Amino acid sequence: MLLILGILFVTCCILLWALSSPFYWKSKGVPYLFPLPLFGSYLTSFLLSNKDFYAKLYKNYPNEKYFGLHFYTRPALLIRDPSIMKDIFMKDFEYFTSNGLYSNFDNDPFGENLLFLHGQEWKKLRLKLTRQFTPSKLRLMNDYVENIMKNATDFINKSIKQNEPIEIVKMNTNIATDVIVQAVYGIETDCFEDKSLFSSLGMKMFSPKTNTNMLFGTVSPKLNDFLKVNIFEKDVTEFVENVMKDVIEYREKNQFNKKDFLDAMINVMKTNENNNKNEIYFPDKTRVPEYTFKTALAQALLLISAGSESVAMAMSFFLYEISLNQEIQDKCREEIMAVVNETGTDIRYEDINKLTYLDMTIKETVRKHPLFVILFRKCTKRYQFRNSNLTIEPGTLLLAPVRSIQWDPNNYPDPESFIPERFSNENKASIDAGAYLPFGLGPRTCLGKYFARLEMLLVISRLLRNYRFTMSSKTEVPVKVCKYTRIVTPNPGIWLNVEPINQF
Ligand code: HEM
Repeated sequence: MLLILGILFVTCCILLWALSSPFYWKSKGVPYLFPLPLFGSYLTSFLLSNKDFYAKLYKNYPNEKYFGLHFYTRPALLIRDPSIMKDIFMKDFEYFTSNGLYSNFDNDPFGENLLFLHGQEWKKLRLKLTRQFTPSKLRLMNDYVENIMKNATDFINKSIKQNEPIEIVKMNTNIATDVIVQAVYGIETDCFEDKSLFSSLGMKMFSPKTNTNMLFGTVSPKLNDFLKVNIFEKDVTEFVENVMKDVIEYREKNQFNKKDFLDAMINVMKTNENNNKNEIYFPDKTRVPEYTFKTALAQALLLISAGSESVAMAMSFFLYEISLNQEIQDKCREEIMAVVNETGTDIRYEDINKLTYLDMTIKETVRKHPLFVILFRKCTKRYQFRNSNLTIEPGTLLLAPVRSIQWDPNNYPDPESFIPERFSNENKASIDAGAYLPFGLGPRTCLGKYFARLEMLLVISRLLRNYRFTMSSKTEVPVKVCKYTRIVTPNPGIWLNVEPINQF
């Protein structure tokens, strides 16, 4: 019996291997890593963190602009050359409107979110959501941050009294979650409260299980459909859904609205221009959206997940780096205090362009610690590479190894060092746009990047105005990160000493 099972298993593996076009890259004359059955080039990915795995992959074929591999069972091309990166992400975007992410929108309440759409369906929704990130909407951040930083300050002062280092990843997650919940739902939450139902939301959304579920959708959309995989755990989706229903009901009963994202989505639902048309598909075969409650829920889930952990991790790496580099911290603080002394208030939206050094330091933080180690694009139309005979077929995945590119000495001399001056006016021209990808690139670039930048400038300027951050006996250098999350997440955390300065 065991023998029969063994033979069956080996036969299945060989069959799957044969179906995965193992000689795809050979037939195209592209240097490539020979794929294993089922795992393709990814067998060692289970032993290493994402960042170490891709760093190792990147080192293959160091003199090539790209090389072929197998993303499990699918042929994929890893791009090393910044100028090809720009072709794919920007100039020839129409061939790569998908990022390969997928979850079935009939089964999964998260499936219809912007990140998982492509083609005309994506374009239409992206345009509607972009309107939520105009300067007049971003200005609301002044109020969000002011309220939320009161709770954060109370928390920090309490911890200082107890003479304990502060675990800043959790602290920043609380701040970022409170900000995004307020921007999406218009409700004030306090994640520093022990009983807050929102405080662990972001972490749950980016759990290792979410990562595995997303992997399923990218490797095999059909298997995802068959197994009816949902990206988030049921309790996460239900929680966000219930909050949303309650807020909508309250607003309808009390005839009131706020200028938040939820209000905008309610308007999109009410004024849906597709309601009376019979079109089901756009000419590129993507679906004409119906903009129902389900569409709004999927976007709320996306914004909350995208807007909490990412900003929290970026702020944590920032505080970690300036604790290691005290002279950079002093310089940031001097710049902040010059603006505060001039205006007599905390930094506001209107002041952020005066914080050039702080801005450069944030840019260097996400250069050295990009939160997404890898980005994908999926070829949606047969594509011929510029100045080359290479063509690829629809369905082929393109991999942008963000971290490796941002750590490549050919793109950034002395890449391990933390040097904000790389982004000064004099130096920034030497940075190739195709080699700076913390927020992605081109029409699909991060929708919330100005929101994130503003939030970080307002939060960090308040923190540095009032506190000095230093290494503690518990700070690990270098930071250890979780192996199994999609966003680079310090694990178990980052503990820093925090001392008050001048305000009390
Ligand atoms: C430091 C913080 C952040 C980082 C590093 C970051 C990074 C990214 C990256 C790398 C992408 C993929 C881009 C691509 O494929 O080219 C992305 C997409 C996206 N991000 Fe962010 N993000 C951050 C904060 C935010 C915030 C605060 C929001 C919302 C308020 C947000 C909303 C989105 C959305 C909606 C997309 C999908 C865009 C699309 O597919 O059209 N992000 N982000």
